[in-house]
Amino acid sequence: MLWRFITDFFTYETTKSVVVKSWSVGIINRVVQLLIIIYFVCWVFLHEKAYQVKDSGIESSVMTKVKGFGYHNNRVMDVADYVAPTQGAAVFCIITKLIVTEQQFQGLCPEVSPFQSRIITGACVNSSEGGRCEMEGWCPAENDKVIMQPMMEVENFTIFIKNSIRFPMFNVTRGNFPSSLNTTYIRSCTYDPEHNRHCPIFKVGDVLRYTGQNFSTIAQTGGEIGINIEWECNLDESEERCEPHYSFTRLDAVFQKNAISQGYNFRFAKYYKTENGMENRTDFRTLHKAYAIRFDILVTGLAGKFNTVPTLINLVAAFTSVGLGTVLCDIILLNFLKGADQYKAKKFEEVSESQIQILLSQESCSQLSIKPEEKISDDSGAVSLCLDQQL
Ligand SMILES: Nc1ncnc2c1ncn2[C@@H]1O[C@H](COP(=O)(O)OP(=O)(O)OP(=O)(O)O)[C@@H](O)[C@H]1O
Repeated sequence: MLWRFITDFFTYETTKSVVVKSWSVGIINRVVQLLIIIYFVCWVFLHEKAYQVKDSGIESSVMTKVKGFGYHNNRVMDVADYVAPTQGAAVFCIITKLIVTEQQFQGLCPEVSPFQSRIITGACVNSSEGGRCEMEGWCPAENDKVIMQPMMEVENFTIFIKNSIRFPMFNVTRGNFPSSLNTTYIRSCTYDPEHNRHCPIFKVGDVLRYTGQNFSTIAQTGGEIGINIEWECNLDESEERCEPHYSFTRLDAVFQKNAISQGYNFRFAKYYKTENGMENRTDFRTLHKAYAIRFDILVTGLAGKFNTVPTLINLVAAFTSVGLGTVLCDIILLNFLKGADQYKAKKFEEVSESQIQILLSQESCSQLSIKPEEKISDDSGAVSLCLDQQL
């Protein structure tokens, strides 16, 4: 028993092939194999670089700074007036239009817009616009229906973007502009995808133009612009060639055709105290409703470097896939070609149950002293064979 197991174990099985000498199937087979090889070489290996190990877990830090002066409501506005928040984060707003309600005190007054969320006292009062509900809160109430010209100079403002990234898998660190850039150049350059792609200073008007937006419309209503910094790095080449690519989109484009909320705005207030005596000083505030262009700097990255593991896996996949041509050829050969039945007969050897039973009983051949390779027929006509080795 043990000996039989050992001899069974140390055997080698190989598939029996049928060689079909047909021009048509032969050509189809070779063409399919060629297409599979071209697909793996050109697309999988050269285009998709399947021989590389990839790292998309990019670590990134973004710093921004805006510069420029503008006029709004007869006042000169500088960066501290129109950028929020002021820290220079990856998400920041440039205010284009402000509706200012000055000297608001806590008290009772007529509401201006019935849609604003106020605490209504239930009383009716006369106002310059006629009868109104009385409200309790910061008075006078804000009137955001006033026509206000946006600050048109925003178009010429510049945004400085400083982005450093790291691919942790390869420990590669890069910055979005070369260390060789000097102050004179950085102060005078503006980004241009063709002539000045290393310049980290972006003109607001240019950014809006790249997204296909009209400046006067977005300045009126506000909006959200995405600046995408994409790092696609082939680290088999020099690290110096690992450079950012910028693309620009309007992120809130889907809402532009809406009847409501077409742009972007927010409110903030500056709080003061009156001067009447040290003890009973009263709080008052200036409320601002700000329409702003909100910029989101989004950083994405993918780095790849040669590695033996993906190379071997994809090579094996490629060689295995070359064999797929036979599946298609078999379908044609066994169904659509002249003499398909004969091919079928050659390819599939049919064995009936009775034959199997006879073959399974061959162990007893030796006991019955039937010679190896000797053919015996039974009553049903099935021909069986005594093999010289056990099944
Ligand atoms: N939005 C911008 N437009 C044009 N140049 C800018 C802008 N932001 C910064 N810079 C210039 O880029 C360089 C680097 O800016 P950084 O903020 O690191 O230095 P800084 O000397 O503190 O800048 P600042 O001129 O604001 O004092 C500086 O020369 C700065 O003037």
